[in-house]
Amino acid sequence: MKATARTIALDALIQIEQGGAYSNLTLQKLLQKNKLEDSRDRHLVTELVYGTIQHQRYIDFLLQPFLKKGVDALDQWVKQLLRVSVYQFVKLDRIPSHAVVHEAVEIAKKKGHRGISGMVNGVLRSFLRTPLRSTETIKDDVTRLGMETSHPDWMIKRWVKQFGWEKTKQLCEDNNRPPQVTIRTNTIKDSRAELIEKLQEEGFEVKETTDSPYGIIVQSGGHVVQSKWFEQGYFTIQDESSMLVAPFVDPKPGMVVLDACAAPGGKTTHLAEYMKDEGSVLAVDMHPHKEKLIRTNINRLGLTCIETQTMDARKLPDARQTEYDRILLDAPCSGLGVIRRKPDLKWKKKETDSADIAAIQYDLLVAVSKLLKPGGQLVYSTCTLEEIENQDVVQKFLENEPSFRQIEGEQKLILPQDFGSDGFYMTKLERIGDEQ
Ligand SMILES: C[S@@+](CC[C@H](N)C(=O)[O-])C[C@H]1O[C@@H](n2cnc3c(N)ncnc32)[C@H](O)[C@@H]1O
Repeated sequence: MKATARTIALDALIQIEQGGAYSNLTLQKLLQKNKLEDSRDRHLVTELVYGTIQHQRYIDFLLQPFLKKGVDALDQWVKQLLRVSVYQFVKLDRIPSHAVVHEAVEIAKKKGHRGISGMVNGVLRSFLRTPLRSTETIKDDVTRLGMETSHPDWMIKRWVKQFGWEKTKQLCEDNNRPPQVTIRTNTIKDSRAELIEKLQEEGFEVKETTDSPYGIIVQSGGHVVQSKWFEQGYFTIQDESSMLVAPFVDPKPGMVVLDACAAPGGKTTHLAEYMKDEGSVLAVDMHPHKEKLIRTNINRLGLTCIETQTMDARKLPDARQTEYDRILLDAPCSGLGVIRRKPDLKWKKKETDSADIAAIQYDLLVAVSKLLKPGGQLVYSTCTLEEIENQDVVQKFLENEPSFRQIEGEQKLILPQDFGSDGFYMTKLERIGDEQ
Protein backbone atom coordinates (compact mmCIF):
# COMPACT_ATOMS: atom_id res chain seq x y z
CA MET A 1 0.00 0.00 0.00
CA LYS A 2 1.44 3.41 -0.98
CA ALA A 3 2.05 5.54 2.10
CA THR A 4 -0.29 8.52 2.36
CA ALA A 5 -0.75 11.06 5.15
CA ARG A 6 -3.54 8.90 6.60
CA THR A 7 -1.72 5.56 6.43
CA ILE A 8 1.35 7.11 8.04
CA ALA A 9 -0.82 8.66 10.76
CA LEU A 10 -2.45 5.27 11.34
CA ASP A 11 0.92 3.51 11.62
CA ALA A 12 2.10 6.16 14.07
CA LEU A 13 -1.01 5.80 16.24
CA ILE A 14 -0.63 2.00 16.34
CA GLN A 15 3.07 2.18 17.19
CA ILE A 16 2.57 4.84 19.85
CA GLU A 17 -0.14 2.88 21.65
CA GLN A 18 1.61 -0.48 21.35
CA GLY A 19 5.22 0.48 21.70
CA GLY A 20 7.20 2.33 24.30
CA ALA A 21 8.37 5.30 22.22
CA TYR A 22 6.79 8.68 22.82
CA SER A 23 4.59 10.35 20.19
CA ASN A 24 7.13 12.99 19.16
CA LEU A 25 9.90 10.44 18.50
CA THR A 26 7.67 7.94 16.68
CA LEU A 27 6.23 10.65 14.48
CA GLN A 28 9.66 12.07 13.68
CA LYS A 29 10.93 8.61 12.67
CA LEU A 30 7.95 7.81 10.45
CA LEU A 31 8.06 11.20 8.74
CA GLN A 32 11.76 10.73 8.04
CA LYS A 33 11.19 7.21 6.64
CA ASN A 34 8.21 8.10 4.42
CA LYS A 35 9.30 11.21 2.65
CA LEU A 36 6.05 13.03 1.84
CA GLU A 37 6.71 15.66 -0.83
CA ASP A 38 4.02 18.11 0.16
CA SER A 39 4.52 19.97 3.45
CA ARG A 40 0.72 20.13 3.84
CA ASP A 41 0.67 16.33 3.99
CA ARG A 42 3.37 16.35 6.66
CA HIS A 43 1.32 18.83 8.68
CA LEU A 44 -1.78 16.68 8.25
CA VAL A 45 0.03 13.60 9.63
CA THR A 46 1.15 15.57 12.68
CA GLU A 47 -2.29 17.04 13.21
CA LEU A 48 -4.05 13.67 12.89
CA VAL A 49 -1.67 11.90 15.27
CA TYR A 50 -1.53 14.56 17.96
CA GLY A 51 -5.23 15.41 17.68
CA THR A 52 -6.38 11.79 17.91
CA ILE A 53 -4.21 11.11 20.96
CA GLN A 54 -5.13 14.43 22.58
CA HIS A 55 -8.85 13.74 22.31
CA GLN A 56 -8.70 9.95 22.68
CA ARG A 57 -10.94 9.56 25.71
CA TYR A 58 -13.63 11.84 24.25
CA ILE A 59 -13.46 10.08 20.88
CA ASP A 60 -13.87 6.67 22.56
CA PHE A 61 -16.85 8.03 24.51
CA LEU A 62 -18.46 9.16 21.25
CA LEU A 63 -17.71 5.86 19.51
CA GLN A 64 -18.85 3.57 22.32
CA PRO A 65 -22.60 3.38 21.41
CA PHE A 66 -21.74 2.24 17.87
CA LEU A 67 -19.65 -0.73 18.95
CA LYS A 68 -21.34 -3.77 20.45
CA LYS A 69 -18.30 -4.95 22.38
CA GLY A 70 -16.79 -1.52 22.93
CA VAL A 71 -13.66 0.20 21.62
CA ASP A 72 -11.17 -1.94 23.49
CA ALA A 73 -12.41 -5.20 21.96
CA LEU A 74 -11.37 -4.01 18.47
CA ASP A 75 -8.14 -4.96 16.74
CA GLN A 76 -5.55 -2.26 17.36
CA TRP A 77 -5.51 -0.98 13.77
CA VAL A 78 -9.32 -0.91 13.45
CA LYS A 79 -9.58 0.97 16.74
CA GLN A 80 -7.04 3.58 15.59
CA LEU A 81 -8.68 3.88 12.17
CA LEU A 82 -12.07 4.61 13.75
CA ARG A 83 -10.52 7.02 16.23
CA VAL A 84 -8.64 9.03 13.61
CA SER A 85 -11.80 9.19 11.46
CA VAL A 86 -13.96 10.45 14.34
CA TYR A 87 -11.27 12.98 15.20
CA GLN A 88 -11.60 14.41 11.70
CA PHE A 89 -15.42 14.48 11.94
CA VAL A 90 -15.58 16.33 15.22
CA LYS A 91 -12.41 18.43 15.41
CA LEU A 92 -11.35 19.25 11.84
CA ASP A 93 -13.78 21.33 9.80
CA ARG A 94 -11.84 21.41 6.60
CA ILE A 95 -12.02 17.71 5.66
CA PRO A 96 -15.41 16.67 4.22
CA SER A 97 -16.93 13.73 6.10
CA HIS A 98 -17.54 11.68 2.95
CA ALA A 99 -13.82 11.88 2.13
CA VAL A 100 -12.95 10.69 5.63
CA VAL A 101 -15.29 7.69 5.31
CA HIS A 102 -14.01 6.87 1.82
CA GLU A 103 -10.34 6.92 2.93
CA ALA A 104 -11.07 4.84 6.02
CA VAL A 105 -12.94 2.20 4.04
CA GLU A 106 -10.15 2.03 1.43
CA ILE A 107 -7.56 1.53 4.16
CA ALA A 108 -9.74 -1.12 5.82
CA LYS A 109 -10.14 -2.98 2.51
CA LYS A 110 -6.39 -3.09 2.00
CA LYS A 111 -5.52 -3.97 5.57
CA GLY A 112 -8.36 -6.37 6.43
CA HIS A 113 -11.09 -8.46 4.86
CA ARG A 114 -14.45 -7.36 3.44
CA GLY A 115 -16.23 -7.86 6.74
CA ILE A 116 -13.99 -5.34 8.46
CA SER A 117 -14.28 -2.69 5.76
CA GLY A 118 -18.07 -3.14 5.89
CA MET A 119 -18.03 -2.72 9.65
CA VAL A 120 -15.87 0.44 9.40
CA ASN A 121 -18.21 1.83 6.76
CA GLY A 122 -21.30 1.00 8.83
CA VAL A 123 -19.95 2.46 12.09
CA LEU A 124 -18.78 5.69 10.49
CA ARG A 125 -21.98 6.22 8.52
CA SER A 126 -24.16 5.56 11.60
CA PHE A 127 -21.96 7.94 13.55
CA LEU A 128 -22.55 10.70 11.01
CA ARG A 129 -26.33 10.13 11.01
CA THR A 130 -26.61 10.32 14.81
CA PRO A 131 -26.42 13.53 16.91
CA LEU A 132 -23.20 13.78 18.96
CA ARG A 133 -23.41 12.08 22.34
CA SER A 134 -23.58 14.66 25.14
CA THR A 135 -21.32 14.63 28.20
CA GLU A 136 -23.99 16.42 30.25
CA THR A 137 -25.40 13.15 31.56
CA ILE A 138 -22.11 12.40 33.33
CA LYS A 139 -22.85 13.24 36.94
CA ASP A 140 -19.36 13.22 38.38
CA ASP A 141 -17.52 16.54 37.71
CA VAL A 142 -14.08 14.94 37.50
CA THR A 143 -15.19 12.27 35.05
CA ARG A 144 -17.05 14.84 32.92
CA LEU A 145 -13.98 17.09 32.71
CA GLY A 146 -11.86 13.99 32.05
CA MET A 147 -14.14 12.96 29.22
CA GLU A 148 -14.49 16.43 27.69
CA THR A 149 -10.78 17.25 27.78
CA SER A 150 -9.54 13.64 27.53
CA HIS A 151 -7.53 13.19 30.72
CA PRO A 152 -7.58 10.24 33.14
CA ASP A 153 -9.61 10.83 36.31
CA TRP A 154 -6.66 10.16 38.62
CA MET A 155 -4.62 12.94 37.00
CA ILE A 156 -7.46 15.44 37.34
CA LYS A 157 -8.11 14.48 40.96
CA ARG A 158 -4.48 15.02 41.85
CA TRP A 159 -4.36 18.40 40.13
CA VAL A 160 -7.62 19.52 41.77
CA LYS A 161 -6.05 18.76 45.14
CA GLN A 162 -2.98 20.81 44.23
CA PHE A 163 -4.42 23.70 42.21
CA GLY A 164 -8.19 23.77 42.79
CA TRP A 165 -10.94 23.24 40.24
CA GLU A 166 -10.64 26.34 38.03
CA LYS A 167 -6.88 26.09 37.46
CA THR A 168 -7.18 22.38 36.76
CA LYS A 169 -9.92 22.95 34.19
CA GLN A 170 -7.78 25.58 32.47
CA LEU A 171 -4.77 23.26 32.61
CA CYS A 172 -6.69 20.40 30.98
CA GLU A 173 -7.91 22.71 28.22
CA ASP A 174 -4.45 24.17 27.62
CA ASN A 175 -2.91 20.70 27.43
CA ASN A 176 -4.88 20.23 24.21
CA ARG A 177 -3.57 23.41 22.57
CA PRO A 178 -0.52 23.29 20.29
CA PRO A 179 2.65 24.62 21.92
CA GLN A 180 4.47 27.61 20.43
CA VAL A 181 7.78 27.14 18.63
CA THR A 182 10.39 29.07 20.59
CA ILE A 183 14.13 29.44 20.17
CA ARG A 184 16.87 30.72 22.49
CA THR A 185 19.46 33.16 21.19
CA ASN A 186 23.07 32.03 21.50
CA THR A 187 24.30 35.23 23.15
CA ILE A 188 27.93 34.27 22.48
CA LYS A 189 27.22 34.92 18.80
CA ASP A 190 24.46 37.49 18.64
CA SER A 191 21.90 39.61 20.46
CA ARG A 192 18.23 38.69 20.39
CA ALA A 193 17.35 41.88 18.48
CA GLU A 194 19.91 41.12 15.75
CA LEU A 195 18.84 37.49 15.47
CA ILE A 196 15.25 38.63 15.07
CA GLU A 197 16.30 40.79 12.12
CA LYS A 198 18.23 37.92 10.54
CA LEU A 199 15.26 35.59 10.81
CA GLN A 200 12.88 38.21 9.44
CA GLU A 201 15.17 38.63 6.43
CA GLU A 202 14.76 34.89 5.81
CA GLY A 203 10.98 35.27 5.83
CA PHE A 204 10.19 34.07 9.36
CA GLU A 205 7.54 35.89 11.34
CA VAL A 206 8.91 36.17 14.86
CA LYS A 207 8.45 38.05 18.12
CA GLU A 208 10.15 38.29 21.50
CA THR A 209 9.15 36.00 24.37
CA THR A 210 7.78 37.87 27.36
CA ASP A 211 9.48 36.17 30.30
CA SER A 212 12.87 35.17 28.98
CA PRO A 213 15.14 37.91 27.59
CA TYR A 214 16.73 35.33 25.25
CA GLY A 215 13.65 33.80 23.64
CA ILE A 216 12.05 34.32 20.24
CA ILE A 217 8.64 32.94 19.27
CA VAL A 218 8.56 31.69 15.67
CA GLN A 219 5.03 32.32 14.44
CA SER A 220 5.32 31.30 10.80
CA GLY A 221 7.69 31.02 7.86
CA GLY A 222 8.46 27.29 7.88
CA HIS A 223 10.51 24.97 10.03
CA VAL A 224 13.07 27.12 11.82
CA VAL A 225 15.79 24.43 11.80
CA GLN A 226 16.00 25.12 8.06
CA SER A 227 17.29 28.63 8.77
CA LYS A 228 20.99 28.98 7.93
CA TRP A 229 21.45 30.57 11.37
CA PHE A 230 20.51 27.31 13.05
CA GLU A 231 23.31 25.38 11.33
CA GLN A 232 25.70 28.22 12.22
CA GLY A 233 24.82 27.92 15.90
CA TYR A 234 22.95 31.16 16.47
CA PHE A 235 20.12 29.56 18.40
CA THR A 236 18.71 26.50 20.14
CA ILE A 237 15.13 25.29 19.95
CA GLN A 238 13.86 25.40 23.52
CA ASP A 239 10.64 26.01 25.39
CA GLU A 240 10.45 29.32 27.25
CA SER A 241 10.11 27.68 30.70
CA SER A 242 13.39 25.84 30.13
CA MET A 243 15.03 29.14 29.14
CA LEU A 244 14.37 30.43 32.65
CA VAL A 245 16.53 27.76 34.30
CA ALA A 246 20.10 28.88 33.48
CA PRO A 247 19.44 32.48 34.69
CA PHE A 248 17.86 30.93 37.80
CA VAL A 249 21.06 28.89 38.42
CA ASP A 250 22.88 32.19 37.75
CA PRO A 251 26.47 30.90 37.32
CA LYS A 252 29.11 33.62 36.95
CA PRO A 253 31.83 33.50 34.27
CA GLY A 254 34.74 31.41 35.61
CA MET A 255 32.65 29.28 37.95
CA VAL A 256 32.79 25.47 38.20
CA VAL A 257 29.38 24.07 37.33
CA LEU A 258 27.80 20.61 37.20
CA ASP A 259 24.76 19.74 35.10
CA ALA A 260 23.95 16.28 36.44
CA CYS A 261 21.15 15.12 34.08
CA ALA A 262 22.12 17.02 31.00
CA ALA A 263 21.00 15.43 27.73
CA PRO A 264 20.27 16.66 25.13
CA GLY A 265 22.04 19.68 26.55
CA GLY A 266 19.44 22.42 26.18
CA LYS A 267 20.20 23.79 29.63
CA THR A 268 23.91 22.87 29.65
CA THR A 269 24.54 25.01 26.58
CA HIS A 270 22.50 27.85 28.05
CA LEU A 271 24.58 27.68 31.25
CA ALA A 272 27.76 27.98 29.17
CA GLU A 273 26.37 30.87 27.11
CA TYR A 274 25.25 32.61 30.30
CA MET A 275 28.82 32.23 31.66
CA LYS A 276 30.18 33.81 28.44
CA ASP A 277 31.83 30.43 27.76
CA GLU A 278 34.28 31.13 30.63
CA GLY A 279 34.76 28.63 33.48
CA SER A 280 33.80 24.96 33.28
CA VAL A 281 30.60 23.01 32.96
CA LEU A 282 30.51 19.24 33.41
CA ALA A 283 27.50 17.74 31.60
CA VAL A 284 26.62 14.23 32.77
CA ASP A 285 23.98 11.87 31.46
CA MET A 286 23.40 8.21 32.05
CA HIS A 287 23.05 7.12 28.39
CA PRO A 288 26.02 7.04 25.96
CA HIS A 289 23.90 7.91 22.90
CA LYS A 290 22.62 10.94 24.77
CA GLU A 291 26.14 12.16 25.53
CA LYS A 292 26.56 12.33 21.74
CA LEU A 293 23.49 14.55 21.46
CA ILE A 294 24.99 16.97 23.97
CA ARG A 295 28.27 17.03 22.01
CA THR A 296 26.45 17.73 18.75
CA ASN A 297 24.75 20.72 20.32
CA ILE A 298 27.95 22.02 21.89
CA ASN A 299 29.78 21.82 18.56
CA ARG A 300 26.99 23.48 16.61
CA LEU A 301 26.83 26.36 19.09
CA GLY A 302 30.63 26.74 19.15
CA LEU A 303 31.01 26.44 22.94
CA THR A 304 34.32 25.45 24.50
CA CYS A 305 33.84 25.35 28.28
CA ILE A 306 31.77 22.15 28.49
CA GLU A 307 33.06 18.65 29.26
CA THR A 308 30.69 15.70 28.82
CA GLN A 309 30.56 12.36 30.59
CA THR A 310 28.36 9.27 30.48
CA MET A 311 27.60 8.21 34.03
CA ASP A 312 24.84 7.50 36.49
CA ALA A 313 24.85 10.76 38.44
CA ARG A 314 24.17 8.80 41.64
CA LYS A 315 27.77 7.53 41.35
CA LEU A 316 29.31 10.98 40.87
CA PRO A 317 30.47 11.46 44.49
CA ASP A 318 32.70 8.35 44.13
CA ALA A 319 33.99 9.41 40.74
CA ARG A 320 34.70 13.12 41.21
CA GLN A 321 36.55 15.02 43.90
CA THR A 322 35.66 18.43 42.44
CA GLU A 323 33.53 20.83 44.44
CA TYR A 324 31.07 22.84 42.38
CA ASP A 325 29.94 26.46 42.74
CA ARG A 326 26.64 25.67 41.06
CA ILE A 327 24.82 22.40 40.39
CA LEU A 328 21.79 21.89 38.19
CA LEU A 329 19.76 18.73 38.74
CA ASP A 330 17.16 18.78 35.96
CA ALA A 331 15.82 15.45 37.07
CA PRO A 332 14.11 12.70 35.08
CA CYS A 333 10.39 12.97 35.84
CA SER A 334 6.90 11.93 34.79
CA GLY A 335 6.83 14.88 32.35
CA LEU A 336 3.24 15.86 33.05
CA GLY A 337 4.09 19.52 32.38
CA VAL A 338 4.75 18.73 28.70
CA ILE A 339 1.50 16.98 27.77
CA ARG A 340 1.03 19.50 24.94
CA ARG A 341 4.14 18.05 23.28
CA LYS A 342 3.63 14.42 24.30
CA PRO A 343 -0.14 13.87 24.64
CA ASP A 344 0.35 10.10 24.93
CA LEU A 345 1.71 10.72 28.44
CA LYS A 346 -1.94 10.97 29.47
CA TRP A 347 -2.46 7.32 28.54
CA LYS A 348 0.99 5.89 29.25
CA LYS A 349 1.59 7.20 32.74
CA LYS A 350 0.16 5.41 35.76
CA GLU A 351 -0.93 6.98 39.00
CA THR A 352 1.90 5.27 40.88
CA ASP A 353 4.67 6.42 38.50
CA SER A 354 5.30 9.69 40.33
CA ALA A 355 6.02 7.95 43.61
CA ASP A 356 8.41 5.53 41.86
CA ILE A 357 10.35 8.26 40.10
CA ALA A 358 10.38 10.44 43.24
CA ALA A 359 12.57 7.79 44.90
CA ILE A 360 15.13 8.14 42.07
CA GLN A 361 14.90 11.94 42.14
CA TYR A 362 15.59 11.91 45.87
CA ASP A 363 18.63 9.62 45.47
CA LEU A 364 19.97 11.85 42.70
CA LEU A 365 19.51 14.95 44.83
CA VAL A 366 21.31 13.42 47.82
CA ALA A 367 24.18 12.21 45.62
CA VAL A 368 24.85 15.43 43.69
CA SER A 369 24.41 17.62 46.77
CA LYS A 370 27.59 16.06 48.18
CA LEU A 371 29.55 17.76 45.40
CA LEU A 372 28.40 21.30 46.21
CA LYS A 373 30.85 23.80 47.74
CA PRO A 374 29.89 25.29 51.08
CA GLY A 375 28.01 28.45 50.13
CA GLY A 376 27.33 26.98 46.68
CA GLN A 377 23.87 26.73 45.16
CA LEU A 378 21.95 23.82 43.69
CA VAL A 379 18.89 24.10 41.47
CA TYR A 380 16.46 21.20 41.41
CA SER A 381 14.06 21.27 38.47
CA THR A 382 11.58 19.07 36.62
CA CYS A 383 9.09 19.40 33.77
CA THR A 384 6.29 17.99 35.86
CA LEU A 385 3.63 19.60 38.01
CA GLU A 386 3.33 16.83 40.57
CA GLU A 387 3.97 17.77 44.20
CA ILE A 388 5.25 14.24 44.89
CA GLU A 389 8.14 14.79 42.46
CA ASN A 390 8.77 18.43 43.30
CA GLN A 391 8.04 20.00 46.69
CA ASP A 392 7.89 16.62 48.48
CA VAL A 393 11.30 15.50 47.19
CA VAL A 394 12.86 18.80 48.26
CA GLN A 395 11.09 18.72 51.62
CA LYS A 396 12.38 15.22 52.41
CA PHE A 397 15.88 16.24 51.34
CA LEU A 398 15.86 19.30 53.62
CA GLU A 399 14.62 17.25 56.56
CA ASN A 400 17.49 14.79 56.16
CA GLU A 401 20.26 17.22 55.16
CA PRO A 402 20.50 19.98 57.78
CA SER A 403 23.48 21.60 56.05
CA PHE A 404 21.16 22.72 53.21
CA ARG A 405 18.47 25.37 53.11
CA GLN A 406 15.96 26.40 50.51
CA ILE A 407 16.58 29.99 49.50
CA GLU A 408 13.52 32.03 50.40
CA GLY A 409 11.28 32.99 47.52
CA GLU A 410 13.33 30.89 45.10
CA GLN A 411 10.69 28.39 44.08
CA LYS A 412 8.65 28.57 40.86
CA LEU A 413 5.88 26.37 39.58
CA ILE A 414 4.86 27.33 36.06
CA LEU A 415 1.61 26.03 34.58
CA PRO A 416 1.15 25.94 30.77
CA GLN A 417 -1.62 28.53 31.07
CA ASP A 418 0.61 31.04 32.91
CA PHE A 419 2.39 32.30 29.79
CA GLY A 420 1.93 29.61 27.18
CA SER A 421 5.08 27.61 27.99
CA ASP A 422 5.63 24.11 29.37
CA GLY A 423 4.66 23.22 32.92
CA PHE A 424 7.83 23.44 35.00
CA TYR A 425 9.14 23.42 38.56
CA MET A 426 12.40 24.87 39.86
CA THR A 427 13.80 25.68 43.25
CA LYS A 428 17.15 26.79 44.62
CA LEU A 429 18.95 25.22 47.56
CA GLU A 430 22.10 26.43 49.26
CA ARG A 431 24.78 24.58 51.16
CA ILE A 432 25.23 26.53 54.32
CA GLY A 433 28.82 27.89 54.44
CA ASP A 434 31.39 26.79 57.06
CA GLU A 435 31.25 30.14 58.88
CA GLN A 436 27.51 29.77 59.58
C1 LIG B 1 14.74 16.06 32.01
S1 LIG B 1 15.92 15.28 31.07
C2 LIG B 1 17.19 16.50 31.01
C3 LIG B 1 16.98 17.58 29.99
C4 LIG B 1 18.19 18.48 29.85
N1 LIG B 1 18.57 19.05 31.12
C5 LIG B 1 17.99 19.57 28.84
O1 LIG B 1 17.58 20.67 29.23
O2 LIG B 1 18.23 19.36 27.65
C6 LIG B 1 16.59 14.15 32.21
C7 LIG B 1 17.82 13.43 31.73
O3 LIG B 1 18.33 12.68 32.83
C8 LIG B 1 18.96 11.52 32.34
N2 LIG B 1 19.07 10.60 33.48
C9 LIG B 1 18.12 9.82 34.03
N3 LIG B 1 18.60 9.17 35.10
C10 LIG B 1 19.89 9.57 35.24
C11 LIG B 1 20.92 9.26 36.17
N4 LIG B 1 20.71 8.42 37.18
N5 LIG B 1 22.12 9.85 36.00
C12 LIG B 1 22.34 10.72 34.98
N6 LIG B 1 21.40 11.03 34.08
C13 LIG B 1 20.20 10.48 34.21
C14 LIG B 1 18.07 11.08 31.21
O4 LIG B 1 18.81 10.29 30.30
C15 LIG B 1 17.61 12.42 30.62
O5 LIG B 1 18.41 12.75 29.52
